Amino acid sequence: MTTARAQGATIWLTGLPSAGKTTIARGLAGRLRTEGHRVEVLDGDEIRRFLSAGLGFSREDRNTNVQRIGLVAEVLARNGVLTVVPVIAPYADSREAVRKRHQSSDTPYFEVHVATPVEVCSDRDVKGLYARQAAGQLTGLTGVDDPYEPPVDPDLVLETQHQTPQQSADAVYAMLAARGLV
Ligand SMILES: Nc1ncnc2c1ncn2[C@@H]1O[C@H](COP(=O)(O)OS(=O)(=O)O)[C@@H](OP(=O)(O)O)[C@H]1O
Ligand SMILES: Nc1ncnc2c1ncn2[C@@H]1O[C@H](COP(=O)(O)OP(=O)(O)O)[C@@H](O)[C@H]1O
Repeated sequence: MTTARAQGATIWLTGLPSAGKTTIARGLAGRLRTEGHRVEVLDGDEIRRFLSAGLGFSREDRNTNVQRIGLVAEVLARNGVLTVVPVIAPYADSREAVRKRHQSSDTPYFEVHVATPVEVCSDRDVKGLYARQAAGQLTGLTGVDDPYEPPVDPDLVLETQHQTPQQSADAVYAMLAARGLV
């Protein structure tokens, strides 16, 4: 006898530091868990402590990081988990490879651009990175002195400077609902 399996998906939240990726991921995941879905959040900082330990922020290292996370996300999503990924993923070709990995196993994949302007991110500066860059203590900060290639055709764009965190998380939820995943 076969058992019906829940439909998984990967929801990748891409955007600048302090754009709101982590906050939205947590809000969305909380709601999904409350509703009984299987959910994982692949937190960028935690991944960098373990799975991607030793990697830095060069283009090559960021691509390696994103491909590793993409592999884990696809495995989880293919096995019925709603997998939320709040990771910058600044390079378009790298994100495209992750999308293709999902396509090849027919696993739903959503790219959400957390499109907060850099000025707003810099004001928020949750981890003090923008201040450190301005003070000359950090170089290669995404969106300031390192590239961020905005998605050309994302599944959803969030302008968080005009939204509460709950509204942003609800917009992602609505996208999943429209696709029959929740
Ligand atoms: N130079 C530089 N540029 C960007 N981000 C930096 C940098 N140095 C450290 N950090 C912190 O590391 C987090 C980014 O890690 P990610 O794994 O999401 O980035 S990436 O996709 O590999 O580019 C990122 O987390 P978030 O702020 O949550 O985006 C930063 O806190
Ligand atoms: N609509 C919104 N969505 C997400 N975060 C928001 C929003 N409006 C304000 N914020 C605030 O912006 C900050 C985003 O920080 P964080 O989620 O850690 O960003 P990131 O993970 O992209 O670096 C938080 O302090 C959050 O409360």
